[in-house]
Amino acid sequence: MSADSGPLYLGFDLSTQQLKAIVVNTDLKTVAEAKVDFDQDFGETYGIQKGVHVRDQTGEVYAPVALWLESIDLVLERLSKAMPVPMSSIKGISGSGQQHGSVFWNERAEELLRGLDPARPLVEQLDKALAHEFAPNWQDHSTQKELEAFDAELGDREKLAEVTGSGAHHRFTGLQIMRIRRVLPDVYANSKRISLVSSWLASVLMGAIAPLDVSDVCGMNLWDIPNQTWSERLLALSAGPDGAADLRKKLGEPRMDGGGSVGAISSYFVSKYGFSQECQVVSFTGDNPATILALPLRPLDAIVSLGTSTTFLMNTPTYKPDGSYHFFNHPTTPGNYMFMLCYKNGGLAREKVRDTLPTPEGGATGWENFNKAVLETPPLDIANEGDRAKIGLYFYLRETVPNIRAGTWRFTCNSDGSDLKESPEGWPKETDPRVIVESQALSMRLRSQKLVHSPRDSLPAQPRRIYLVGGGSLNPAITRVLGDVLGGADGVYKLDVGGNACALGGAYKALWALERKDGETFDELIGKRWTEEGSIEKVDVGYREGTYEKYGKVLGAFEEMEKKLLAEEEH
Ligand SMILES: Nc1ncnc2c1ncn2[C@@H]1O[C@H](COP(=O)(O)OP(=O)(O)O)[C@@H](O)[C@H]1O
Ligand SMILES: O=C(CO)[C@@H](O)[C@H](O)COP(=O)(O)O
Repeated sequence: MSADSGPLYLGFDLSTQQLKAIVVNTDLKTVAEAKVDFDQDFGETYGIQKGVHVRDQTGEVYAPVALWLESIDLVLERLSKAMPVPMSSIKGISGSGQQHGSVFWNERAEELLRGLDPARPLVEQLDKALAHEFAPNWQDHSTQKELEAFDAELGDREKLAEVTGSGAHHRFTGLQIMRIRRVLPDVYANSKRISLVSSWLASVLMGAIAPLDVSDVCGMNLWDIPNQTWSERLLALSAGPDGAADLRKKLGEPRMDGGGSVGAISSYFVSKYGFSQECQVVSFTGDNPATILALPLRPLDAIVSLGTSTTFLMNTPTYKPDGSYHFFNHPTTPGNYMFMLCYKNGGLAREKVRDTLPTPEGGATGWENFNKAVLETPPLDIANEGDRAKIGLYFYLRETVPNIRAGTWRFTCNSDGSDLKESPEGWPKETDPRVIVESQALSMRLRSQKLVHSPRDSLPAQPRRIYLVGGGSLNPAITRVLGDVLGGADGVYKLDVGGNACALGGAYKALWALERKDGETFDELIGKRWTEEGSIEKVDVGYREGTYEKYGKVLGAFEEMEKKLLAEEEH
């Protein structure tokens, strides 16, 4: 089928730094793409940096909702110019949003959404629909008090993880709502509805409040996963003893079927951009759940998303919650779960290390010196027998995995992991690039150990394939180190859409929702049409005998380093 015949599907991704859109045909081939970069396109207007405002005194991180409204109009204007065929060929839309963020709608929201006037931009109309002009961002860490209350509510952190799939995390929406109620009681009282970023974007596109999604709802510490219902106790904690029913109304009941239409597109977009009136909006999910929909992900395969955050994702039928990681409902497959590790100190922490080196002259990406340093440093910086291994933590923000304050720590140990010592005097700055990437990967390996087993023969336990997505996946030096540390018996692959995987997963979700036969699962439908050629590229062999084992020997020391720093937190 040519790119321009047959129905098309549009996927959005409203992430931290960008709003991206991608259109695919029924053969899963990309037909058009467009994006808005918040800093480049609107940085001056909104005074944001990397898509957000940061208030250091309180730990608040938040984004102006008006910026996103302007971005929706702009990305659609750009997309309509990039499309080889009329926008009316788009049959369905889905997509994703950065997880945990919330938008507070006021009592006029429903009426304003219903009556959008195509002659005026969205921002002029929907800024009046908000009870709060800002959306808390996932990097926010202003909720320590709420975090302690959530961890204690059901007994302890592990109990909370059993019920909600995660221990309490600063960014989780239940805690954020609880804090808004404490510090901005009027905002909470004036909020008629509360959306997650994903359902907020779906709401604007539908011209009506969209339900929360089956997977994204698990990022709130409010959803009882074993019973698939709101936890009344946790709602009451967030909303106050008499407020549970009211909060439940504000949030609404989530849509449990990830594959149905939630409504047709609003006439605003029909008149302004030429969408068909029949075009359906399918529930939007979180950006990480959408990422696992960007390809048919088999058990024992892992995805590492190298966006602003770094996330490690697996698709699993087993629910094994633990306070240090996350389980979410799978966005399309009932009974399956998404396992996730999420690090705040991902892309931006690597950028900070990169920026300590001289700016490369005439480099195409700006990462050339960083990459040279990574590749010229041997694993763990052990060049000769007897050299000590170097490991470290580079947190420019308070981290959650584990919950350690901002700072940089450099440690060394023997190559067998013994004799761990802090190295306050550090090492040459050219050594940091390899150590930061290795240490980020060691943390993922440490925490995903229980989910992997030997893929075949007598190979050590490790993922089968590792897929890389997000901006950092474009970097060959980072890719190499991830293969060294995490293995991957069948190799490390990069998705051709690179930074656009979540939007692509959204487009595939829309396609599946509107084309599936009765009972046909997402993996069945997408698996039949997906081809490796044109979708992924092998970028590293993955498992290297000898090297993988070297990193295995220092995993214990890595854990010990974290424990030492965690113990300091408690004093
Ligand atoms: N060539 C590169 N090498 C390493 N990192 C890169 C490269 N290109 C982009 N990045 C990183 O990708 C990040 C943005 O990734 P992206 O997936 O678009 O993020 P998000 O979805 O969070 O907005 C940037 O913060 C940057 O650190
Ligand atoms: O908080 C999380 C997941 O728990 C983040 O992964 C956000 O979902 C934002 O992702 P990016 O903007 O980095 O894509």
